[in-house]
Amino acid sequence: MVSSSSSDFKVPVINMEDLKPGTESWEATSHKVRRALEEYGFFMAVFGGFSQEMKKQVFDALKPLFHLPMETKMKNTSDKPFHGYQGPFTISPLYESFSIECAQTYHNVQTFSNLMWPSPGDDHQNFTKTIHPYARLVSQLENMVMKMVFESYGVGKYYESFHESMTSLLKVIKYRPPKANETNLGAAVHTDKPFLTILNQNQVGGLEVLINDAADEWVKVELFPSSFVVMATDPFMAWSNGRVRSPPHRVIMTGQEDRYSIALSTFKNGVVEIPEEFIDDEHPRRFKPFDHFKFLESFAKNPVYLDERSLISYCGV
Ligand SMILES: O=C(O)CCC(=O)C(=O)O
Ligand SMILES: [Fe+2]
Repeated sequence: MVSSSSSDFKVPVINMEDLKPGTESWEATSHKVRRALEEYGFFMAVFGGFSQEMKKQVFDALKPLFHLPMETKMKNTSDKPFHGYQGPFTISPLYESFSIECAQTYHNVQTFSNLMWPSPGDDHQNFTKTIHPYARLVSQLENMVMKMVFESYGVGKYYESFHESMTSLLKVIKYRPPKANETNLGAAVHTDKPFLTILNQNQVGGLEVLINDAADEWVKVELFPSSFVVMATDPFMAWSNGRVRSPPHRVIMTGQEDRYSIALSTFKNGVVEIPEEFIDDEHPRRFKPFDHFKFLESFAKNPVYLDERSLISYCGV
């Protein structure tokens, strides 16, 4: 049994509402975003348009999906690692997830729903009509965070071409409560392998982030209404030549209710390269350029380390 811990630390909260590129408030927020990602590797973004009602509809729409027979679930496949239906693993028996690529495109969500519910009914409709707008909204937030980070570092000129080569993955996740004598660890301690991850969770909670490596200090993430967790990853850390922190996190189940979460992540099609602006005598290069999906494949074949050591051993200098 892993005991859940908490500290007095307050997760940084950044208001991302009503900001227009080029304004003073945009610029001030960009610096806050960058500093939060450097210092903690994550923050809570308040982002309009995600009402409590929408949140309830989104999480309610997920439930019937996980009740489908295993043979239907298994139809959610992909040739990319960690995409497609994944679930219950020996080390995380409580975990199950489905993935939809580029869910901000209506057609992709509909194709997924058609696959899961070949004879459309309410479940099919509720899923498509809530998950698609959700993915669009979170993609807007993702776009904003990325643009802000590039600008705040003074490498805004690379943003458009970098972002154009990104692709997204929406993961909907369920954790069932543990049975007697079963682990309560929903997701083992890890750092993320996409480029950026934006998370939300239902009222059950359970996401914990390590905020102080030396002191083994964990913080429980409790989301405000209209807010999302924005989290940096190992590839993001590498791109910034080590400036951004990739925070270790885990999910701990308490109580007897199912937990649902949604993670929208991005990946780079092609090579992640450190901008030359990040490398100088004081900051020597820490990572060689690497192909994001090739790294993912290598990690999937040999996941010895769940933390940043996997990327360091893959392309660290
Ligand atoms: O369920 C969560 O809140 C976290 C999921 C997670 O860490 C992941 O998918 O990488
Ligand atoms: Fe994660």
